[in-house]
Amino acid sequence: MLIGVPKEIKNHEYRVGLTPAAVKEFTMHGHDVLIEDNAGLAIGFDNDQYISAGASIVDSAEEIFARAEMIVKVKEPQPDECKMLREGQTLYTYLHLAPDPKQTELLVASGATCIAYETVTDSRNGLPLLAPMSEVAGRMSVQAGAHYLEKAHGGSGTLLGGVPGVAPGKVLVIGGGVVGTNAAKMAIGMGADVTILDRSLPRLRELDDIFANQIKTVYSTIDAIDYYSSKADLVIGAVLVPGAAAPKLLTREHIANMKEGSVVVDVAIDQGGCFATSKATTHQDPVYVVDGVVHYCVANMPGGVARTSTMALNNATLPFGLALANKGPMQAMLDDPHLLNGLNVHKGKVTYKAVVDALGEQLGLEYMDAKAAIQM
Ligand SMILES: NC(=O)C1=CN([C@@H]2O[C@H](COP(=O)(O)OP(=O)(O)OC[C@H]3O[C@@H](n4cnc5c(N)ncnc54)[C@H](O)[C@@H]3O)[C@@H](O)[C@H]2O)C=CC1
Ligand SMILES: CC(=O)C(=O)O
Ligand SMILES: [Mg+2]
Repeated sequence: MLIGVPKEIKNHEYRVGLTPAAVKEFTMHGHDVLIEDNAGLAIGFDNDQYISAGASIVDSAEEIFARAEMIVKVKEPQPDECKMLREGQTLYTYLHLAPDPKQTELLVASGATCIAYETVTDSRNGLPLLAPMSEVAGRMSVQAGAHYLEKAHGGSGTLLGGVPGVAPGKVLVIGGGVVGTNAAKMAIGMGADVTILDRSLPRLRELDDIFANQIKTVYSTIDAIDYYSSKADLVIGAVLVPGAAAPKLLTREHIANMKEGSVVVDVAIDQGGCFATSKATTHQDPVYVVDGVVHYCVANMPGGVARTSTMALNNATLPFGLALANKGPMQAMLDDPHLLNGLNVHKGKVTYKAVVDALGEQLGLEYMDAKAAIQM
């Protein structure tokens, strides 16, 4: 198969779809790989390393999209990229369609086969291609929160760890999955006072087993959110209903009731955000203030530590990517229901139910079962 990797074009996005090590795996399996000129240079993967791994360097994204049978990326395709996709071509990347009607329309119009990393599943009810970036974003969320709690960055001037004689800052994590667990690890490491809310009791039990008395676990009710958000110095939004738009758990009133100079980090912003006042920001301009509360809502947080993130992402995407290339996308998806769960759009049909639930009425979309779609 001919695989193409364009340079990422989202704001301050330096990750790249394939590392040189991953390229070597593809070329050793007999595939050809095209890499856009300097696609990985910013994170220390130069053209020579890709050439040594067996890739060819190509001057433009246009040429990659025109020639490749499968496009491997990191972020959702930007409008100019969507317009270059075509029927018969496979796109393998993050999509996050439910909160993004424009991209959904463009992918439907393209006719391409679009597999979303974030909805591929595994046998333990996990999301194996989202997990590595959730680990990164969860760990970064506390780092970002601590930074913006500093006075000079708009915060209340609170040190999360406190010092002997002064109580630590209070961190509220809403959603105790991969992001939430990794946020908790960092916050505990800094010495903060950590509370995790989740609406899954089994998950709260697991968290209690992992962290014991280093955290408080609380069942996620409106009351709990009212109480803990009003006391918090830092709130981290880490909920997910797979593929769907995030539920708005903090209202405008919650934000107004928070302490002046507290910070909210809405990691779930890539699914539309779980705070009513959230709007996506960029690494270049990451924060804004509502009712005295600093909001950090960067939709591609792992892009900030692009080298670590690219390697972590490739560890997870490689086995599925190889299956897509070795067997051909349709056979690979027929053979593996977990990979099939990643299919969101195929030949103009939306094949992921939560996307149709979010956008069907607005865009006039009808849901089609993924297996039926690839067999049509
Ligand atoms: N902004 C960014 O750069 C990044 C964002 N993300 C996003 O972070 C979010 C979380 O991802 P993961 O931790 O991997 O998901 P996950 O599926 O591991 O965890 C989500 C947790 O939220 C809980 N939950 C769902 N509804 C809830 C509610 N109403 N109240 C309390 N808890 C609730 C679930 O029970 C689950 O434990 C996703 O939207 C993901 O796309 C992930 C990586 C990077
Ligand atoms: C998960 C995601 O969207 C990201 O890593 O940018
Ligand atoms: Mg206030």
